[in-house]
Amino acid sequence: MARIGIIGSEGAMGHALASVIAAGGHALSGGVDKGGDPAGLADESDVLVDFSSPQALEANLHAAIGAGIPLVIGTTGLDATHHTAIDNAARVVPILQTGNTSLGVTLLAHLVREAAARLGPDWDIEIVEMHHRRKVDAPSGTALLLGEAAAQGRGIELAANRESGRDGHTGARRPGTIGFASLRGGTVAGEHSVILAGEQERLVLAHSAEDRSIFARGAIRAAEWLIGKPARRYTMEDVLEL
Ligand SMILES: NC(=O)C1=CN([C@@H]2O[C@H](COP(=O)(O)OP(=O)(O)OC[C@H]3O[C@@H](n4cnc5c(N)ncnc54)[C@H](OP(=O)(O)O)[C@@H]3O)[C@@H](O)[C@H]2O)C=CC1
Ligand SMILES: O=C(O)C1=N[C@H](C(=O)O)C[C@H](O)C1
Repeated sequence: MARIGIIGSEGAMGHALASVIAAGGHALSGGVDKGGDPAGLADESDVLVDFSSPQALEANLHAAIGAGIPLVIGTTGLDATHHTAIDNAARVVPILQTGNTSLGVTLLAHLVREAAARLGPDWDIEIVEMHHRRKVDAPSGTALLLGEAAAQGRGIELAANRESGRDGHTGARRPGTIGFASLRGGTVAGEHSVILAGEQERLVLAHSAEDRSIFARGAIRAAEWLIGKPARRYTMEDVLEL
């Protein structure tokens, strides 16, 4: 039975993870939050699962490397420096990082990549997301993941072709860009729509999270899958063999 350690254990996702671990017959090795000791937790665990804050990333990577165990990173709001640190750590231990651990969004990303590739650059792509009022990062990790999938389908770099937060006299839409709009309010677990807008027609691919247990189930499935894998950076598409 795998011993799973949670980083961000007292948060909303930490509680959802603990429920899935208990229901699935896994072993919870413990949890840490701000000011906690991830290295100590890693020594007691077979795998770490992080849903906390980007500020925790460096210590979490050190902890996983120190104990020689895999790490699942669900925390969002990561920047380019964080991603470089993950790439470097993934040369030493297996790491799975994703903005969304759900089955539905993983398949959605696959479909978005395909749609963007087949429809071509004349179709404008806009991604709209809505989350609960507590969420601190925007666009959501999922929106960025879907934007990356669309960019891959088109064969372009998202960083150079992304637009978000339109306000005021913005001018006409820049051709070929991928747009992001973020809404916040209430208790919404996660709503994402990818709108592909062409001449006189629109294709909308969407996902609704009804409860954050879907993220917890996906994260625990990923954690189990990661144990024993060679050091590399993995995605949920690897876990689900898409
Ligand atoms: N990839 C996915 O599928 C999903 C990703 N997420 C992401 O997971 C993260 C957490 O979400 P959620 O649970 O809703 O957030 P919460 O704010 O409810 O919980 C965050 C937890 O992390 C802890 N924390 C904060 N800073 C640190 C730190 N430096 N070291 C260790 N623990 C820390 C907090 O502790 P304290 O209160 O002491 O600060 C808190 O217990 C977010 O980035 C969110 O976007 C969420 C759902 C799905
Ligand atoms: O903060 C959340 O709640 C969520 N965060 C992730 C994101 O940024 O996309 C995943 C999910 O949508 C819920």
